[in-house]
Amino acid sequence: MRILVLGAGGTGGYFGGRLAQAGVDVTFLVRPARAAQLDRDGLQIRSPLGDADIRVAHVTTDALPALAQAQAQPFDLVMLSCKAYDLDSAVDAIAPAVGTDTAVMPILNGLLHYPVLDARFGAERVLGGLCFISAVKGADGEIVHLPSPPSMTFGERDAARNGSPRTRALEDLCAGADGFDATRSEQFLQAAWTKFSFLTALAAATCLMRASIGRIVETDGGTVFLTALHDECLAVATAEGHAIPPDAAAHARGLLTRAGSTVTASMLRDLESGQDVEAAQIVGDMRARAHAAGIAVPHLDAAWVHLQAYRTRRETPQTP
Ligand SMILES: NC(=O)C1=CN([C@@H]2O[C@H](COP(=O)(O)OP(=O)(O)OC[C@H]3O[C@@H](n4cnc5c(N)ncnc54)[C@H](OP(=O)(O)O)[C@@H]3O)[C@@H](O)[C@H]2O)C=CC1
Ligand SMILES: CC(C)(CO)C(=O)C(=O)O
Repeated sequence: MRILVLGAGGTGGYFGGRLAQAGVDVTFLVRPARAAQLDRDGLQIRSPLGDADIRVAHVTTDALPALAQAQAQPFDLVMLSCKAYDLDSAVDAIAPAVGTDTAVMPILNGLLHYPVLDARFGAERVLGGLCFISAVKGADGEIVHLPSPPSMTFGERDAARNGSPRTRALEDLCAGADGFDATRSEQFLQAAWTKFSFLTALAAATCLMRASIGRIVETDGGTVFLTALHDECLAVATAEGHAIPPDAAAHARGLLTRAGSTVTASMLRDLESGQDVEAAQIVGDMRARAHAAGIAVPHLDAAWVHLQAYRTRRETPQTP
């Protein structure tokens, strides 16, 4: 299986790098500045599960069309690991690599990228994908994996295709790689909603309070706030036909209300470093779905207002 990974940032760099480390045929699709870093230093992973310094194949977006035309064997899988606000440029960038039998697998947070990918490449080419990890690209391009168990879940979105050769092939490749767990799911949409409901509550809470779960829990009213926020997300999942199973909901609730937890969403890390945030695709989307279903979500409403204000202040910093 030949894999093209768009983005060598926190997630693409980690999961793509671990696959490359295991000898899988991985090429990174990157922009020129990242290509120069990879030429100079290789792909560096700094992780409690083991560091890695890997010479990886890479191609720039400008050079991809020529490479795709010249290659004897097309890419079998394109893994998309950009931020949601870069989706349009990423879709244009990968298009030359997507042939008749190429699968496209996003590992972005949220759900709104699926209709975009389906419209561009055809739903039958688009696999479901998601990941759990805490990882950032450091100042020198190194991928820093912060303590947290990394995992990737993928699967066909149309259950009639479950067990497809492409998902089985990816499962086999992941099984041979160290540094993350992988699950081939036969209920991918449910897995996606389980993550989306957890992540939205986590991102809304930690961004609104600018604090980790443990810091919020130790306040007067913190656990009540976190519980209410999570309940709002669970109600939306139910309204969307993807009620979160009780054991998964209880697991998420435990993580969201654990005393002393240092967990934050990657959105808070982005916000605190002054970057753009995937607010519309996570908190905004969950809130919009709630309003469409007639569900009152006052905590999500507050988080959504907060994140919009952050974004407008970031765009026009001269105005308070
Ligand atoms: N980081 C984390 O801990 C987690 C992140 N996620 C989700 O994973 C997704 C990716 O996040 P993350 O990996 O952190 O993001 P990063 O910003 O670390 O990496 C994204 C990479 O995509 C590249 N990119 C964007 N557009 C293009 C383009 N048109 N052509 C080529 N390269 C492009 C960027 O390149 P450049 O460097 O040139 O800008 C960047 O290196 C997000 O949806 C996020 O929410 C999910 C779980 C955990
Ligand atoms: C669920 C979590 C916290 C870890 O993968 C995440 O997706 C994020 O931080 O964006």
